[in-house]
Amino acid sequence: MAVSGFLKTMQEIKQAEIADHRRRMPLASLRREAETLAAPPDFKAAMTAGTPADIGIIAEIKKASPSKGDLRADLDPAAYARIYETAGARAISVLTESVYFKGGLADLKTVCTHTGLPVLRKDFIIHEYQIYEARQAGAGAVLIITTMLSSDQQSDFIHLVKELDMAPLVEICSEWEMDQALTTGADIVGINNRNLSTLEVDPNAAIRIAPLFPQEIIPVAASGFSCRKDIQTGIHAGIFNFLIGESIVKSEDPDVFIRSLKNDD
Ligand SMILES: O=P(O)(O)OC[C@@H](O)[C@@H](O)c1c[nH]c2ccccc12
Repeated sequence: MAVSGFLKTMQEIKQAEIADHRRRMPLASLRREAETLAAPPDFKAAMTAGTPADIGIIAEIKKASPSKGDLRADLDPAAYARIYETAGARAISVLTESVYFKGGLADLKTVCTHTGLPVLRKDFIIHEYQIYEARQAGAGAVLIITTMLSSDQQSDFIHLVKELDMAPLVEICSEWEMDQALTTGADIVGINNRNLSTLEVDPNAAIRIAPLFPQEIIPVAASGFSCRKDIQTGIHAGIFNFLIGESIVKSEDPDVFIRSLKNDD
């Protein structure tokens, strides 16, 4: 894959991190541990439950971002997980990338032990090792970024995620990545308004691309959603699930804010 810009940096960071993690726990041991654990909460069922009248919010634990710097660096993941669940989020996304997003696998584990909702491992997946790590931490879903992977790699990762009783959220950021997502076995497709190579936001990408997918694909819109009006635009385009980080984390009262995203009044 010809990754560039931010994704290239991220690829290098991840290669070093995986090598380090593998020295501490070899893949075979991690796999054995992951395979003894009970199946996690069902992320695909959660996304299937999204309807125009009852949208699904995947609320994100995001302490910082590469484009904005610190959002809420001291955020308490356990407390936020409980607030998100009480407010009616349908799933929780946890950044496990540490350099730019200030997240970690520890945050993922904490959230998984403090919620009954399915939890997404949000990271830059380039090796199967990271998929086993997600399962071992208790995740019910793993983000798979199309831009970073060849078709063969992507198809292997999607199949492994499903085999481990998790769901792949397959992310694309443009029309020309649709084919690769569809031919590699994606059934839940995240359309990211932010291009991860340039970090630029195209506020209309998700609503433009979602209607192009076949009916059986569940679209999830991601990035830049900050009010009920944005959500309504998505609903009109046939999107009933939204992944939202920054605006929730920055809000003064995430409980009230999530409720305001879900309802018209
Ligand atoms: O904070 P926002 O604008 O609501 O966006 C959330 C989510 O879409 C974003 O965190 C994201 C989408 N895809 C990613 C891939 C890697 C890291 C982060 C992301």
